[in-house]
Amino acid sequence: METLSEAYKEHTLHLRHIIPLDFSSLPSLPDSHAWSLSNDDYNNNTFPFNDDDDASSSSIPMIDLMDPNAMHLIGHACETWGAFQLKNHGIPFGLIEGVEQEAKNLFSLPTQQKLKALRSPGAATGYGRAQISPFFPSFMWHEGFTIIGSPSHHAKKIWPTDFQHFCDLIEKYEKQMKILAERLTKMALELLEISEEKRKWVGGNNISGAVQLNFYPSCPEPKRAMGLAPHTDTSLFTILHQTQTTGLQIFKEGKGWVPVHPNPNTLVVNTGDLLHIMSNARFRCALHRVTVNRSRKRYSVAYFYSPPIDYVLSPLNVHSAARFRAVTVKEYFSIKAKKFGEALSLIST
Ligand SMILES: C=C1C[C@]23C[C@@]1(O)CC[C@H]2[C@@]12CCC[C@@](C)(C(=O)O1)[C@H]2[C@@H]3C(=O)O
Ligand SMILES: O=C(O)CCC(=O)C(=O)O
Ligand SMILES: [Fe+2]
Repeated sequence: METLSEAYKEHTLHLRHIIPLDFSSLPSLPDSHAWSLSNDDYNNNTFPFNDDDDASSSSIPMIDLMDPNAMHLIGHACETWGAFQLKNHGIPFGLIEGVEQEAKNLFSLPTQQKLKALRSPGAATGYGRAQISPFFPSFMWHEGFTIIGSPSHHAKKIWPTDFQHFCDLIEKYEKQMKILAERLTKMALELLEISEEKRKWVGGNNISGAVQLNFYPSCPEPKRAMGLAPHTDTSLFTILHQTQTTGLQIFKEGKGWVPVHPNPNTLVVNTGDLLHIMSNARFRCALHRVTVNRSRKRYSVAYFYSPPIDYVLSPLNVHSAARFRAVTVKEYFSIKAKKFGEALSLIST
């Protein structure tokens, strides 16, 4: 079965954009990882001031999935923010805690052991920097581990005799996340009045899913560093578990970078480019980034949910002219991998 990995095959990254820095015991910020207002113009004069986050500023809506009105609240959140926090989501707390612990174990391994699972150039899965690294002038204060389908290939390289526990937990997590993503997708497609025919794939076995474990080490100069640079996700929906450490911010016109404060038992959901395309731009795709902290490490686990790789995305069933040409999921992922921020405009009509 073709997976998202196919879309990255013709997009070979240089090793410097794959191998992360060894962050352990760095007394100061290397120049290669320094971000300043002069070398980036995507910060809108609100460069990462994580320690000064204003807790009183409004943030993305909190939605209870048990609320009878959940579908409409989700629709409104997708239209206004492209993101919301979700409680009573049905994912067992123990499972989330287990995956968080696996991420902590993985990233605390010695560098040489993590490098055994290094992502290959032209591949999507394994250990390394974020795929978006080449599009920015400085490196990010981040390590990632990407999983598409079974994690066993890479897990066996790291833990030759002891990989089973990690694989079992991740596979359980993927299954549960898929179910939750399907619930959200059904609601979104209903709001968009997408035809039965075009909804048939939801609940099937060949959807495109990926899990990303993220690690943001503590940083000697957090105000000059960037955890994850501003980006929109390529997915339909991304479901994120973040540890109890601030860092995630969402960009909102008129407000700037708005922090998403961690809440226990709550997942963060954001809409990605694919839902933006499918909804003919009615639903936003949230621009977000991650800042880092001086003394606290931060971890997150993202689940990216997208239709099958050969599904044709076309803003049908809309009452206004289509703003995007029809593209397959695979084609769009491949455009995004090569052109990043220009991808949406490249398919605009
Ligand atoms: C499904 C995917 C989304 C992602 C690319 C990927 O194939 C696997 C890694 C994902 C990730 C995680 C960190 C941020 C991001 C922008 C990146 O560089 O890699 C996303 C990608 C994405 O949404 O395009
Ligand atoms: O770590 C976070 O809070 C966000 C991670 C993220 O944006 C991603 O994995 O795409
Ligand atoms: Fe993201």
